[in-house]
Amino acid sequence: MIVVGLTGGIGSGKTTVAKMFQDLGVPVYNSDDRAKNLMQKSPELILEIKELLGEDAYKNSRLDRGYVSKQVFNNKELLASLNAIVHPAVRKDFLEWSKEQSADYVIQEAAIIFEIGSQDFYDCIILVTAPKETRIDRVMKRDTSSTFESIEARMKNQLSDDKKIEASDYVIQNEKIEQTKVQVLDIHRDLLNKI
Ligand SMILES: CC(C)(COP(=O)(O)OP(=O)(O)OC[C@H]1O[C@@H](n2cnc3c(N)ncnc32)[C@H](O)[C@@H]1O)[C@@H](O)C(=O)NCCC(=O)NCCS
Ligand SMILES: Nc1ncnc2c1ncn2[C@@H]1O[C@H](COP(=O)(O)OP(=O)(O)OP(=O)(O)O)[C@@H](O)[C@H]1O
Repeated sequence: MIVVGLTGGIGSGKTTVAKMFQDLGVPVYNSDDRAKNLMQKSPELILEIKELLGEDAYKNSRLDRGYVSKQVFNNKELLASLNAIVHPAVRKDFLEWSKEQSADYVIQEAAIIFEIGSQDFYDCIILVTAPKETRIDRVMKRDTSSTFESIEARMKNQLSDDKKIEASDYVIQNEKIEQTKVQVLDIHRDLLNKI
């Protein structure tokens, strides 16, 4: 089974593209969602996160995403430490999930692949891109409580598209949705031909 990494900067359209692959029958693992699930349920992770960020990281036993975001996206060292706690747990969870799949290929959607140096884990990588202004605009429309500054703070912790394009096997330019669908279908056919 081929393991495909699907990545892209904030608001590029990773989840939108992932859904298109899902509609073609491809199993997709969403790392952002699974990570938050693990951060909510795993006693070991909860302990480590509280040690790193303090008791305030959880409010009424729920991960306080606003608090955590403010802490880590303005402090590269803290973010690296949080990544180092969460990433191994997500990797383990993904491997367990992938063993249950029987498709020709599976996709792991992950916002950070190159940023944490995990690119060699994948047989190939699909990058989703869109202009920076479009991405900010999309996130602000989707998450009405987000601000320009909070989105920029996340962007500053992500590699530039130029660097990621060089290191990716496929690049999807996600602007007009109909054109995105065509690119997804082309990649799907190409991947099936490789199997
Ligand atoms: C800080 C948290 C709680 C914020 O939660 P929130 O629901 O607001 O955002 P969500 O997780 O859905 O991520 C949305 C986007 O933020 C950006 N982002 C999230 N984590 C990171 C990160 N570690 N580095 C850079 N950008 C990130 C990505 O563009 C991502 O697609 C959460 O993102 C988190 O815990 N991140 C650190 C753990 C991690 O690396 N998760 C990614 C999966 S391995
Ligand atoms: N081609 C497109 N045209 C118009 N809107 C789009 C397009 N692609 C995605 N969107 C919208 O933009 C927003 C961001 O897309 P999506 O959630 O797929 O991005 P993401 O990369 O997964 O985001 P994040 O990094 O925040 O997790 C969503 O509201 C989505 O519906």
